Amino acid sequence: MAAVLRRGVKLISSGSSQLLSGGCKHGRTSTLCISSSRPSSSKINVELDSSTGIAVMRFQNPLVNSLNLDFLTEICISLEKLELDKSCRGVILTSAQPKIFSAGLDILEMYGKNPEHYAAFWKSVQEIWLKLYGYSKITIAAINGSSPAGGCLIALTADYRIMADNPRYTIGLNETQLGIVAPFWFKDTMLNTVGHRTAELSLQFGLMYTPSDALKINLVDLVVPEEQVLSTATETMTKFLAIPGHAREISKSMMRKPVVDRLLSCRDADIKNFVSFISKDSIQKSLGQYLSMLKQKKS
Ligand SMILES: CC/C=C\C/C=C\C/C=C\CCC/C=C/C(=O)SCCNC(=O)CCNC(=O)[C@H](O)C(C)(C)COP(=O)(O)OP(=O)(O)OC[C@H]1O[C@@H](n2cnc3c(N)ncnc32)[C@H](O)[C@@H]1OP(=O)(O)O
Repeated sequence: MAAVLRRGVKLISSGSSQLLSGGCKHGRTSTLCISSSRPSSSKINVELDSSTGIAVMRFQNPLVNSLNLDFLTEICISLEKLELDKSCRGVILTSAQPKIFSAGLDILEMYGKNPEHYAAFWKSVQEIWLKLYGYSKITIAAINGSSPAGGCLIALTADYRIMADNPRYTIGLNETQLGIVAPFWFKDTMLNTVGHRTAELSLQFGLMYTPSDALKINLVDLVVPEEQVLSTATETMTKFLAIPGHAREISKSMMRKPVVDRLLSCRDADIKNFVSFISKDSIQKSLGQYLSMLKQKKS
């Protein structure tokens, strides 16, 4: 899987992605870069600072980082590589797209397709959540834009969330606004973060929160000026890294394993449930209307 290209340069490739160690220089720091072998088509960019062990994973799936099958797969592969890489100690998740962290699941993956497609898509959504929520290394979400539904879920899987202080950005599980339902593991992730009553109201109304409101309910841990989101995430990561790794990791697992195990015990049933739910005429109609609303918003 890994090959040494020249001194200090390691290449790990899988699918369309490559991992180059020491192949990129950013300022004075030697970095690892994961990028596609066809850079123009790469949906993420990862830089690993070998001096600190901190990787920054930037989502760059135009226009709005919506989570389609390819994008989810690419994120998963990169996370797996970083998890196996002993020089990586923590991952900061952020966006390279302006104003958007992630628009959530790509609605087009859930609209007008066949059951096989829905099943494959949902499996990849499960996969990314299982990978991130059960991730052994430290993860911090540097939320530099709006983050509805699946985007919020990605942020919720992190050990710490830092959001840009811009009232135009919102975050939350807004599924009911689309006429769909956040599945139990989305719900559990939210509940474990904000508590039962807040999660109950939040899920039923499909509430989206401004950064200051998200901070009030502990949906995010910190709100900072936009230009400081990444530097604050790096500082916070350093604090996490100061804790003995095995103790932190076991504590994280202790908190999260029951929820992870719950999905693991019924993955196939959960996929069946999703396929049957999303294939319903009434649900397809709701999604169609929501998509039209998104288009009309522009005109
Ligand atoms: C018994 C049952 C029990 C349990 C249930 C069982 C199973 C579960 C079932 C279902 C669960 C599904 C869970 C779903 C999770 C999701 O994540 S759904 C997606 C939710 N996302 C949203 O609602 C976001 C919608 N988008 C926006 O609000 C805005 O676009 C934005 C704030 C992200 C960005 O705003 P702008 O910058 O103004 O950009 P535009 O609005 O112009 O968008 C640009 C372009 O992108 C398209 N788009 C936006 N979001 C999405 C998306 N999520 N998917 C696909 N496409 C998206 C938008 O239409 C524009 O397209 P064009 O007009 O340029 O073609």
